[in-house]
Amino acid sequence: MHTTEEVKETAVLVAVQTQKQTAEQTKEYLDELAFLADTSQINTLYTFTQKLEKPDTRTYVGKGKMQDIIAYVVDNDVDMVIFDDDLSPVQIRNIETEFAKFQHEVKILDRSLLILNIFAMRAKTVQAKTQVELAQQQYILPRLTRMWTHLSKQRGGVGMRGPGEKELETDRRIANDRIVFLKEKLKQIDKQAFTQRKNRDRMVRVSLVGYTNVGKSTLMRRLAKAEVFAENKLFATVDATVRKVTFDTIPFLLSDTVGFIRKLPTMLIESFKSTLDEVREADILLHVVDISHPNYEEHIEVVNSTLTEIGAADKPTILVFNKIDLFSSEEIVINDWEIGSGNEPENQQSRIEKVTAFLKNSYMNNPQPQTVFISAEQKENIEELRDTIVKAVKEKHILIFPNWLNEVHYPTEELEGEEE
Ligand SMILES: Nc1nc2c(ncn2[C@@H]2O[C@H](COP(=O)(O)OP(=O)(O)OP(=O)(O)O)[C@@H](O)[C@H]2O)c(=O)[nH]1
Ligand SMILES: [Mg+2]
Repeated sequence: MHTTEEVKETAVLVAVQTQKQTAEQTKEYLDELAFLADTSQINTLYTFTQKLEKPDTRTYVGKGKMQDIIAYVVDNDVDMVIFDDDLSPVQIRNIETEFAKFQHEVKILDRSLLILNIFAMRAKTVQAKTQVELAQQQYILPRLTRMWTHLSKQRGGVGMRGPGEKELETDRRIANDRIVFLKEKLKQIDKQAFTQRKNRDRMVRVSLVGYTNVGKSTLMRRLAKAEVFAENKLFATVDATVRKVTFDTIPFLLSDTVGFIRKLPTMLIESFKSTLDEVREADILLHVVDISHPNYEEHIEVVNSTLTEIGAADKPTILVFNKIDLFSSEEIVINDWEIGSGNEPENQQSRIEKVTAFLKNSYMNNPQPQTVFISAEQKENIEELRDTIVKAVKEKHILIFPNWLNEVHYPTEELEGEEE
C-alpha cells in the first residue's frame, strides 16, 4: 500500500553573519540552504541569523538567540533545525542538551549533512553510492551523539533519535569497520574505471563544470542530444555522464559532472575525486555560469577554487554564461547600463545583444580566454558556442593526431550530433 501524499518535514534555518559577510550575502546563503532543504523535501518555516565575529564554539549562536530558536521550534512543533555551517561534535552535544531541557524532539542538521543526504538520494552508480556512503560515515563518525548514531546505519537518512551512550561505542566500531570496507571497495572500482578510461580511444576530452543548477545537464543535452536528467533542484547530477560528440567531423568526448557549491564538505570533494577524474583528465573545460543568479561572481570563484583543490585548474577553459533568456522578461540595469524591458518579442534579440555586449565588455580584462553567452534552454547562441568548442577541440586534436589534416578518418555516420 502507498500513501500518495508525502508529508514534508519542517525546519528552521540558522546562520551566523560574520564580519566578513554583508547582510545580503547572508541572505543569499540562507536562500541557498533553503533550496537545499527543499531539494530534500524539507519545508523551511523560519530563518534565524545572528551577527557574531565567528560562530559560538559552544552552541553556534549565543545563549539568547538559542532560547529564541528553541521557543519558536517548541511553539510551532518544528521537526528540525539546520545550521548553515558544519557543527563540531561539542556544538551538537550542547545544542541537543539545550533542547532536551524542553523535552522537545528535534533533529539537528548542518549544511554538510544536508548536502550528503542529497548526494545519497541522487547517486545511481555503485561508485557514486559507495563514495557518498563513505563520505557520510566519515562525516558522522566523529560526531556520533545520541541523535546522530542512527544516521550512520541508514543510508540517506536525514536524522533520527538514537539509543543511549552504551550503544555508541559499538556504533563507532561498526562505523569504523564500514569505512575500511568502503575504502577497499572503492579502490577496486577505481582500478576498473582507470582501465576503462585508458582503453577508450584517445579523443579530446571536454568537461562541463560549474556551480550546481546552472544548466550543465541542459547544455549537455543540447550539445550531445543525450537524454540527461536536468531539473530545478540542487545536485540533479551526481554521476558523471560521458558522450561521444562529433562537430565538424572531429569526434570528442563530452562529460557532464556533479555541480559544485559553496562550503562543499571537504570530505565529499575528497571522496568524489575519482568521479571528478573526468574533470581532472579533461583537455578542455566548459565552465558554465548562471548569469541570472545574483551571486554568479561568487559562484565562479567557488568553482575555480574547487578546481584548484582537485588539481584541475590551469586547463584551457571556455566560460559559458548561460540563461541569458532570463534577461528578456524583466527590466534590468547592470551598473549604469540600462538594458530596458523586452516584453515585445522584436526587442528581445536586441536586448540579448545588449546584455551580451555589456558582459563581454566587463569580462574583457578577465584573464579567462574565451567567453560565450547562451541560453541552453532557449537555444540562443548555441552555434557560437559550438564554433568556439570546435576551435578549441581542433587545437587539441591536432596535438594528438599530428597527421589529421592529411587524412580522412571518419565515416559519415559518425557525423550525427552535427545538426540540431
Ligand atoms: N531560463 C533558463 N533556464 C535554464 C537554462 N538552462 C537550464 N535551465 C534550467 O535550470 C535548471 C537546472 O538545469 P540543469 O541542467 O539540471 O543544471 P545542472 O547544472 O546540471 O545542475 P546540477 O546537476 O544540479 O549541478 C533546470 O530547471 C533547467 O531547465 C536557460 O538557458 N535558461
Ligand atoms: Mg546536472
